[in-house]
This record gives sequence, C-alpha cells and structure tokens, in this order.
Amino acid sequence: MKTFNYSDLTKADIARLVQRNVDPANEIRTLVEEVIEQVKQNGDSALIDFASKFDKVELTKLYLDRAELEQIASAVTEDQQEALQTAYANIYKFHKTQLKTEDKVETMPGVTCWRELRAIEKVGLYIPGGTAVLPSTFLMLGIPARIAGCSEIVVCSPPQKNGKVNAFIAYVALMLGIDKVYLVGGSQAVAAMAYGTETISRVDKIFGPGNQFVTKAKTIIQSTTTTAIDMPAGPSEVLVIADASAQPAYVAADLLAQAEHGIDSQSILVCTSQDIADKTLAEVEKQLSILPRAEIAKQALNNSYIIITKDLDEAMDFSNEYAPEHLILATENWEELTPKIINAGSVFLGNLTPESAGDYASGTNHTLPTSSYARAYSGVSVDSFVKKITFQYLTEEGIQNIGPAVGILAEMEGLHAHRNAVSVRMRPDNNKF
Ligand SMILES: NC(=O)c1ccc[n+]([C@@H]2O[C@H](COP(=O)([O-])OP(=O)(O)OC[C@H]3O[C@@H](n4cnc5c(N)ncnc54)[C@H](O)[C@@H]3O)[C@@H](O)[C@H]2O)c1
Ligand SMILES: N[C@H](CO)Cc1c[nH]c[nH+]1
Ligand SMILES: [Zn+2]
Repeated sequence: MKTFNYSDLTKADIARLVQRNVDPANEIRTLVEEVIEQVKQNGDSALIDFASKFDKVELTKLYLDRAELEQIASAVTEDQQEALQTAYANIYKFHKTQLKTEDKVETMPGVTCWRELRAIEKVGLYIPGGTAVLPSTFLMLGIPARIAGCSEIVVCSPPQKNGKVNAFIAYVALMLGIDKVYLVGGSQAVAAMAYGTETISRVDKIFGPGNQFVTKAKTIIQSTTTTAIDMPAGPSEVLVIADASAQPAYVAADLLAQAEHGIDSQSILVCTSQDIADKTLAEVEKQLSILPRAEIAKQALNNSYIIITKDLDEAMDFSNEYAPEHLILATENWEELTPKIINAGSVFLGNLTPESAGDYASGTNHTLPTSSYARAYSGVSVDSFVKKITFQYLTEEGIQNIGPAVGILAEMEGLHAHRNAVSVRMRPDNNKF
C-alpha cells in the first residue's frame, strides 16, 4: 500500500485518489451494452449462452423451483441455520422500524396533505455469486422487500459449477418464502430483469450489489429503460480512520476483510502518524499469510493506500471527499467525529466494532453505495422498496383559503387553465379572477 502525506497532496491529487473503478476506454461499458442487447434480442437463449461463456456452466433450465431448493437447502447444518436465523432476526428488527406512518398535515384551514407508502410491486434482487457466494446479501435485500410488501420478487444469482445455487442461498430463499431462484449472473441478469425474457419477468426496480459488470449494467438500464435501480453498489471498499488508540491488528483485519472481496476492492487507511501506518502494515503482512483468499486481497491492496494526516479533522476532510462505502472510526473519541461525517454509506464506531458485524448480522443493511456515490445515495432500506405517494384534500373552507394564492401564481406563469381550475370552485365574492 502506497503512503501519502495529506499535507503534500494538491486538490488534483486528492481528486485522483478518490476516483475508483474507472473504465477509461469504456471497455466494460462496451461489453455490457453488447450483453444487454443480446438478452433484449434473444431472451432465455442468450442467458444460457452467457452462463456457458462467463460462468462455464451448461444450463438446461434457467431456474430452481421450491422442491429443488428444499433438497439443496437440506445440506445446511444446524449451526449454520442458527447463524442465518440470528442475522435474519437482527436485520428484520432493524428494518421493521423503518416502516412508519406519517402524520397528516393541515397546511392551512381546510387544506390537508399527507403521504402514504405503497410497495413497489415487482422487484428484482441480484445476489452476487462470482468470487464468493453471498447469502448475507440475499437476507439484506429479501428482508426489506418482504417488510415493504412487494408482491413479486424475482431473484437472480450466478449458477455454481454444478448448475445450481449453493445450499445457503437455497436456505435463505426458503426463509424468505421465495419459491424460485433464477440461475443467471452478471450483466445478463440485470438485462433479463429490466427487459424480461420468456422465463424471467420484467421488474420495476433492480436491487443488489455486484462486480463492475453488474454495476455498469444497472447504471445503463437505469438510463435506457423504465426499470429503476437501488444505487450503484459495486466493488467493496472501506476507509479506516485510526488514531493512537487503534489496535493495529484490528485495523489490519478490517482492511483485509474488504480487500478479500475482489481484486477491485479498495481499503484505505487514514491515520495520524507514520507509526500507526507501519504497525498496521506489519499486521497486514502477518494476517495475509494465513488467509485463503490472500492472492485476491493482495491485488486489492495494490489499489489501496495510506494517508497520513496531521490530525483527525484532516482525516475527516479526506474521508468526506472519498465518501466511503464503509467508514470505521478506530479512534478513542469517535463521538466527537460523528457530527463531522458528511459522506459515508455505513459507519462503524470505536475499536470493538468490526465492519464484518454490519456485513452479516448487526441489523444494518450491507448493500451500500460505492465509488463515492455515498455523496448522494443511501444504502438499501425498506424505503428503497416503497414509493411515498402524496395526497391532498380540500374542504369548502380550504378551496376558499388557498384559491387566491393559486390563482395569482397561475397568472404569474401565464397558465390560465390552471387559474380557472380553482376559480370555478370559488365563491363569486372571493373570486377575484
Ligand atoms: N457495495 C455493496 O453493497 C456490496 C455488497 C456485497 C458485495 N459487493 C461486491 O460485489 C461484488 C461481487 O462480485 P463477484 O464477481 O464475486 O460476483 P457477481 O455475481 O457480481 O458477478 C459474477 C458474474 O459476473 C459475470 N462476469 C464475470 N466475468 C465476466 C467478464 N469477463 N465479462 C462479463 N461478465 C463477467 C459472470 O456472469 C458472473 O456470473 C464484489 O466486488 C463485492 O465486493 C458489494
Ligand atoms: N462487505 C460487503 C459490502 O461491501 C458485504 C458482504 C457480504 N458478505 C461479506 N461482506
Ligand atoms: Zn464484506
């Protein structure tokens, strides 16, 4: 990991450092556009071809039904079931509180406004399964979809080498009451859910993280179809701010936890002394030597770096510019720093809060904006699965009260039909138009 002194960096250097997963020659875009076009033209047969090309699996059927899921899920041990149930319970508890009924507001006598939630009917969940299969992501998407009350939930996940999904994905499907899982991964899954194929229904919104192909496909279909997306949730990243109170072994473990996701993951350490950086790097080397996914993590660390700042305020400035998916405050007085956080997907406070807790089971959602999109997007929540429809109701008193202002405003814009729509309802003595 390269080390930079914050005080030596120009604005342009910082702008370069906070950029990630850029596609300068548009290679990923070109490939993904071609995949989307093929799926649009050829539907299921394109999906079977892409499974062969990208996943190296010859599929005879594009989905697993309930009986097959039950059979596959039977391999999940009791300990594993318990761990999945703990995660389910905590994620459910945290997300359930997000469904709130809002109060009606009388903005002036006789004029009442309010919002009501309605679930998005058809949603598509993408569960990554390339370098690692992520049943935890299935919980993170399926639980809020169920709480919101979405009526149709389409689930796509890459086929494993045996042409199935693994036992944990099957088990989570059953926990969520989902009877079908489509064996489709990558950008072709996003295209299938956006356009629909012979077997896969088109959905109104696609959710879920994925690699650069998946994320590019989501951003393309968002601008070319009427299917919405949750957010760009691409390769994982973490930024750890560490002061002298941080434990190098913990910081190193947190950096490696995100680095092992994929070679395009990024782990950033922002610390207040060279000593913290040196001790953390020594721990990284030590821990790498026993990690099964060390080769992936090493490559991710090659894209990663360390910034040394003079104090925690500078560290916060850099973090807000970087807008990390995950921010860990490995500092003694984290309470003083939280008000200074402007951009971050999810935040982990103090030395005893590993990011892995949020990845799996604390209750918060792990589907989060990456590549600096945390400047504008939030992570997935129940809100992501609902629309908030506004309502208004005017009584006789209400139309008389609001009418003059609406009439004048409509005149200001030269929109006379708008003015008439209020004036026809107003008492003649109150109607000045
Ligand atoms: N931001 C978040 O909230 C979040 C959460 C979980 C995981 N993630 C990230 O999700 C990603 C998962 O990536 P993954 O690769 O393991 O699984 P994935 O399911 O996203 O991608 C696998 C699919 O990519 C396609 N693919 C692979 N190589 C290709 C190529 N050369 N051309 C076209 N398509 C190709 C294949 O169809 C394959 O099925 C990781 O980067 C991880 O860090 C992010
Ligand atoms: N860290 C990932 C989000 O970037 C989520 C995850 C799933 N499993 C393990 N981690
Ligand atoms: Zn993770």
